[in-house]
Amino acid sequence: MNKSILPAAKLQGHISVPADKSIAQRAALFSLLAEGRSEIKNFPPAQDPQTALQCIRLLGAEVIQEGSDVVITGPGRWNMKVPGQEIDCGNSGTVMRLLSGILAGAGIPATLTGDESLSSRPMMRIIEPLMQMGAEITSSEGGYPPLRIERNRELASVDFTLPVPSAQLKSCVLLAGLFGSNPTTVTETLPSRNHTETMLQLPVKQQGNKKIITVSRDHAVRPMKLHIPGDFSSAAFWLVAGSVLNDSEIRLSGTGINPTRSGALKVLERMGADISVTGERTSAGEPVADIVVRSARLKATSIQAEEVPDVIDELPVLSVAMACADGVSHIRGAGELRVKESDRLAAMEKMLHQSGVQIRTYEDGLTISGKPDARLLPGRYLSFHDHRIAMAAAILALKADGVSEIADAEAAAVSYTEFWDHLDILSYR
Ligand SMILES: O=C(O)C1=C[C@@H](OP(=O)(O)O)[C@@H](O)[C@H](O)C1
Ligand SMILES: C=C(OP(=O)(O)O)C(=O)O
Repeated sequence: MNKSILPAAKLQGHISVPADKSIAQRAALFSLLAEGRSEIKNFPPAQDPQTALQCIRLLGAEVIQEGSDVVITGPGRWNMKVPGQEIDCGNSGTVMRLLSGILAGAGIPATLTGDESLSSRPMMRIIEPLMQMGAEITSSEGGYPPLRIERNRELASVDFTLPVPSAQLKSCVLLAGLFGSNPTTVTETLPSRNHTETMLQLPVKQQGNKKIITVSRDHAVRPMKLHIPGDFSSAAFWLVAGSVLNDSEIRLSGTGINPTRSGALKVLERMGADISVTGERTSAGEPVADIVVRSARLKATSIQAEEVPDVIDELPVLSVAMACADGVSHIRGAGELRVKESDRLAAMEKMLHQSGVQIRTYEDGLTISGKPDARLLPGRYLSFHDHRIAMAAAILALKADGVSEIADAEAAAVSYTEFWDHLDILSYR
């Protein structure tokens, strides 16, 4: 689907962003592990979370979905069934990496496949620690999907220090460790999103700058009752759009603001954004708030490696903010963006270049010379079938002085089914 985007004079209105994809996928997978009835409210219709539901069905979970209410009856960690077919993880790195940990831990033979994008994402990072624990896994040459997990005996425990700050890798090893008799520990020095340890209520120890999480088969996984908060990563598109368009004010209710996820708030505040966060509360262990963003004149900033895990999925849209900010901005230490649903550094370079913004790419980042006072050139943008790139292009297109086109715009539905409707609701021309 090609989408034409007209420039906007301003953005105004009130929306609730869709429920958090990371939490929804975990809610599905952890309900599979918990024996009995889990009740999940506000489960999102987006493609990745729906993929997670499909996958757990194949492993013996009963899933009843009525609108956004989902009831999952899990077989429990020791009673999952061997799937009668390949498990298609679609576009979701999270599902493939977390499910691999579960299947290897349980010793359930299965083949995990994915779409074209997922099939080119690196899996060696999970294969290595799982094999070190005793799992038998084969992949395409170089460690790419499909993954074949063989039946294996009980995995050994491992003390694993994350070589990359990846919540998917952390979660994969912890989930495999849930099946072992001896404790497995995962140590991280740069904090990545903590939904797995929070939702599974795993013991966490902080030692200086090291966080150590411990897990073993003795740790109970109980059925959950959960209302999934709004997805901060989806909110980030509006935080940037509301900042860079004049006369704008957008209210976002019920958005997750977990500090391991919401680094974009700090980055935008540093850039001079006018964002207020009110009504802070907790929903199922996750901090949630209402956010209001108003137009502001943004100034350039730098994002370095230490900050990258907190803003990892927001970097495409933050680079749009940088393109509209006064001065030269830098992103470094973000090489992980090259192995997401697309090579997001290359995609942003192409997009911003087309809009007339000066941009330089490095192996691990971008340097962007902002154009705060100029309308940008309209573009014919490729999404590279990547939801975050499609949506970042849409925000950029609002600032252009003509009509832009986005190819394969349907990719947005991987995380944000209502994105194009929300864009219409909020835009004034
Ligand atoms: O654990 C998760 O839910 C995620 C972790 C991050 O990936 P990495 O673990 O590869 O950094 C993030 O980019 C992805 O969107 C979701
Ligand atoms: C990288 C992402 O997701 P995943 O790794 O789960 O495909 C994302 O949603 O931006």
